[in-house]
Amino acid sequence: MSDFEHVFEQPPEGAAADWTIPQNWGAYTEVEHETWNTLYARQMKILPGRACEAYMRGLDALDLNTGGIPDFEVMNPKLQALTGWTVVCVPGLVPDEVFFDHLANRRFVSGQFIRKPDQLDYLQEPDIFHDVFGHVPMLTDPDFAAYMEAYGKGGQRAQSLGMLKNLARLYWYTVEFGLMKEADGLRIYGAGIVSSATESVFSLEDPSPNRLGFDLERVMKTLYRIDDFQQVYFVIDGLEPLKQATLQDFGPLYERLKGADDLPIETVLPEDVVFTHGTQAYARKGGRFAA
Ligand SMILES: C[C@H](O)[C@H](O)[C@H]1CNc2nc(N)[nH]c(=O)c2N1
Ligand SMILES: N[C@@H](Cc1ccccc1)C(=O)O
Ligand SMILES: [Fe+2]
Repeated sequence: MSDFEHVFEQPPEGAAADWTIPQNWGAYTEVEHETWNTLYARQMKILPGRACEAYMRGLDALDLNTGGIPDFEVMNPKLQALTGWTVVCVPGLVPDEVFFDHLANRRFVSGQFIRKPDQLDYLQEPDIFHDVFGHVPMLTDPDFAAYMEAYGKGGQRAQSLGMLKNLARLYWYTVEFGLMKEADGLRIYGAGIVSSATESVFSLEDPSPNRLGFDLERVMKTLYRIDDFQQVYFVIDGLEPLKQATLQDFGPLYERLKGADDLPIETVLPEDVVFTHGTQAYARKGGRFAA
């Protein structure tokens, strides 16, 4: 059994064989639309000057602020025209192979539900605000769009080789919690950060976490936490360099990783490019559970 409410082992009642369900946009309540509006307005006070240029451009191109939860029938044609991606609804977390199959076909899966008004700040499961506001703007960028498709194909391969644990770390430290170096400084592109009011500030400005240059093999060895702010963020030089770094055949890399130890979250190696050597004060105080 899982602790999550929206996790299933087979497509639940009403879901198609590929696990998708209709968005049923007309059924969202006023309160649910208001939740989207509140979260959107809050992030717009925080993200200019913090989110990367590609994200801000994508958000603008998709016009996700027309009042309430976006209707996929309106959003998808715009996204598809830009990069060929579409967004489909699923009932919750889907099995890895289902997730990868959608990505490999340029379909991003989104939760259909939105968080309750008393969960505005923290939620463990991905809802439609995280999935759409967090992920979809980046999918308008051609390099990121290609990277995500390649990740889906790479996921299928990693699964067959028993290397998913390592590949999942790449997803975590890029797609979910990635930072990018731009001309004016560090910027956010990770969906887990950009959809969180508190982590948007913490990830860039707090002295606690390490901020290290992205290195593919290093990232794939690094443990991560799912229950609190990250203790390390990895900084890419841009989306094109990220795509280039992951084009290579991961076969030899996987062979090396099989014999390698995992790296604890706080580790800073002599060869790391260090943007911030964090104090780790936040984590040591007990993080979000601190008194
Ligand atoms: C690494 C792994 O593929 C990842 O955890 C997947 C699993 N299933 C998912 N299912 C949904 N709906 N959304 C997700 O982000 C994921 N992530
Ligand atoms: N190049 C990787 C696939 C991949 C691409 C991009 C991101 C993640 C994985 C492989 O050979 O397996
Ligand atoms: Fe996500």
